[in-house]
Amino acid sequence: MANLTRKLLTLALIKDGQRVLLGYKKRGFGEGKWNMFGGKVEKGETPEYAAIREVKEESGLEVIGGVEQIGDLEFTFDGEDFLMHVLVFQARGFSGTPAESEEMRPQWYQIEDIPYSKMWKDDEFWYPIALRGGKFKGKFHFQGHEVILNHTLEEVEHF
Ligand SMILES: CNc1ncnc2c1ncn2[C@@H]1O[C@H](COP(=O)(O)OP(=O)(O)OP(=O)(O)O)[C@@H](O)[C@H]1O
Repeated sequence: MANLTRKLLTLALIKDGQRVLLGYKKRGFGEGKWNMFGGKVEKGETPEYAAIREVKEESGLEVIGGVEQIGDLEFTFDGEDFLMHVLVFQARGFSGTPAESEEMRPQWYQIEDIPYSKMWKDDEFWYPIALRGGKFKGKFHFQGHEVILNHTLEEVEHF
């Protein structure tokens, strides 16, 4: 396989008791899907800083107490020459009220109502680990944006 261009991105879990905040992506990569908040790590930023910035930009919430890494995911797409390396974080706390942005429409979901059929297909594999407080590492190889050709996923103690 040719060398893949690696892109570093973030996702942030905002959990409040038995509910999680998801956003409906209005534009860009993953448009039309519900997802956690996140995006590209910009030059000079730490991934933690980028995660906190994206939560603020996309959901309107302020992260309080920083973020903790809970996941490490790699996504590749058949026939594409890039690899998306996504670091998943959990916000230790937050304040504010979710507000719609140009990119995302936030909405609280009870854990049992998470709309997996309208999300990236990998989500239903690793959300259950994340939602019970576990940490995980995984790789998912997609055909297009809807089919997973193969994947690996393991729970880990730390990164
Ligand atoms: C393939 N399976 C996947 N499963 C779950 N989540 C996935 C994902 N693949 C990408 N993601 C997330 O989708 C967002 C894209 O972000 P993306 O819009 O490209 O970045 P950013 O907000 O910087 O965009 P602009 O460049 O400002 O448009 C970013 O959170 C990234 O982690």
